[in-house]
Amino acid sequence: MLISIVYHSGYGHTARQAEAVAEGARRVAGADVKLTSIGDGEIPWDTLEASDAIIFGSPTYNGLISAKFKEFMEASTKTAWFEQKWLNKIAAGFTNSGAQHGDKLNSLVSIALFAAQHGMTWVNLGLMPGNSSSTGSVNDLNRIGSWLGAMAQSNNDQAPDVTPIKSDLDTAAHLGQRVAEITQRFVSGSTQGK
Ligand SMILES: Cc1cc2nc3c(=O)[nH]c(=O)nc-3n(C[C@H](O)[C@H](O)[C@H](O)COP(=O)(O)O)c2cc1C
Repeated sequence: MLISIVYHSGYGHTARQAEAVAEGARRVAGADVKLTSIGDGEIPWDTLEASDAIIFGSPTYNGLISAKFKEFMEASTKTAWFEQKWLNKIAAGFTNSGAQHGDKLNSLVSIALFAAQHGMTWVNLGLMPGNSSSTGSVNDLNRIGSWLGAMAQSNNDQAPDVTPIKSDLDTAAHLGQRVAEITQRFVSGSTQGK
């Protein structure tokens, strides 16, 4: 089972989140996980076509996905969308921003729509919101309280080795593991077709 993670990170914070997603996916036996950083060389379109799942990640810039991630989306129109090469593959998404909220839901919605346009099968985060009761804290899994995908928040004045915090990285790892587990079911259950 091949799981690709395609992400952009201008300053390294979303890259930490992407690595955590990969770490979570690798917990599942049989998962071959490939990380692609947009902007570091050519996009491996053949690897994406061969993947059973693609997890997309972008920082939130100006309340939406980054321009580099949008460039990737547009490039995929010719290389994958036109022939529906990603039809029925599993998809999921993650995003990271400087503000606690930062309008980052808009980034996940854009990624989910993009996956839908490719005919992909969206996997959500599958976690109850953390930090939402009197006994909650920022150390809770899903402390930001997303359903659509994994969210992280990185303090604007700190380097990626410090921020996003562990609970956000654990939330990202949860998404990676969940995608790998669902992909495994999907792949082993399929008998024909894409
Ligand atoms: C051009 C630009 C626009 C940004 N816009 C937002 C925003 O709309 N909301 C927000 O919360 N943070 C915003 N930020 C902060 C980034 O989301 C934050 O620094 C994030 O950790 C960057 O991830 P990266 O290191 O992977 O690039 C912006 C940063 C940049 C550079």
